[in-house]
Amino acid sequence: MARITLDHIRHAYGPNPTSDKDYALREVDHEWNDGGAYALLGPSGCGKTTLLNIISGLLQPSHGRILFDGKDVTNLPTQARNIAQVFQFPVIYDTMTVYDNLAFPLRNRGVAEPEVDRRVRDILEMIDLMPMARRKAQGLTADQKQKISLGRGLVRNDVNAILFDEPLTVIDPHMKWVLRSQLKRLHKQFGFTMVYVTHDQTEALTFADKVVVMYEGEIVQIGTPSELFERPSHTFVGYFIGSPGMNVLPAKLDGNRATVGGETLSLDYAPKTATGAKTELGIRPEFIRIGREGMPITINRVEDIGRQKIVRATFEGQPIAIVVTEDSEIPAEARVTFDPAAINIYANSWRVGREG
Ligand SMILES: Nc1ncnc2c1ncn2[C@@H]1O[C@H](COP(=O)(O)OP(=O)(O)OP(=O)(O)O)[C@@H](O)[C@H]1O
Repeated sequence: MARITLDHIRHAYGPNPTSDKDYALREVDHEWNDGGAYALLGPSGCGKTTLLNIISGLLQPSHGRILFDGKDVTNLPTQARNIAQVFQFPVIYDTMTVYDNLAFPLRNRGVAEPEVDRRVRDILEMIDLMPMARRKAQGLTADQKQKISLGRGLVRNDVNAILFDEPLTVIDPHMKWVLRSQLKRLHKQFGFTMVYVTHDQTEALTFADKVVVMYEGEIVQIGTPSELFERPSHTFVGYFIGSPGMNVLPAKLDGNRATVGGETLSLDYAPKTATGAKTELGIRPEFIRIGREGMPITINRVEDIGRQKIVRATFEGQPIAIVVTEDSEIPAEARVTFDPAAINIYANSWRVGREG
């Protein structure tokens, strides 16, 4: 397995790019650890597949270099990069048996038959297809075929990285959960470097130890699930992670005070922002207390979502969401307080840290 260095990578599909808008990837400059499980998460069109294809060698970046364990592989084709890939739709040989499909990548590299057998059996157990081992892949369901594709991605233990491009799209919801957990377990056991593309936050948060959030061709944050939840680096991460997402309210700042509409709140630090920056206050719905004390709100709607309720309200002319437990009392003249430790301040959409 390898450490992956993305050295100032930019990519434009068209010729002669002039501005940032012409780039599908604007600037990616990061180092991903050997053995890390990374999920690339972001909305459609943000550049996830472009970045994955640059790592796999299907695409040459317009600028920058890509290195595996310090070795420049930018000009190497996919076959020479020694990676395994699992795509959205099954890529298998219909006329081969399930067993032979899984054995193929190993036999192709001259692995001895007893070792092939040991590894194929391990994978068959994992993907739960042992009873089908001797059947032709033809005639299996889309679900089962995709499990074979996953198995083929995992069967070799000598690859630099395993790349997954939305591999669970065709898998039914229950099986999705099972396969995701198995992937996570395998990762712990074997320490593969894994890069997993998805636009589904649950999938990213359960699979990865580091989630790479992309937005408009940029990586806006790489963090653990709790870092993304507690300290979103960019307002987009705040909106995108969490359900409902973070409340982002226009705020005027003065030392350690923030004013939203006519209400002034005390912060537990004094954010430093450049003059003229667009400043906003971010607070997750889970960290707003509702009761008879604090700042007045107007409640518009209460949604029951099982163990919790989402209160949709208006605060100083802005829509906000508040998450409370199902047994919480919501007074008619409701008021709110924000937990100061959970407030994030943003200048031009980027978080202004306590350290800054
Ligand atoms: N072959 C191509 N030629 C021109 N533009 C492209 C090409 N492939 C992608 N793009 C553009 O590059 C941008 C990034 O696309 P990309 O497919 O990497 O996004 P994505 O995050 O993977 O989206 P999705 O989740 O829909 O697959 C988009 O604006 C897309 O329209």
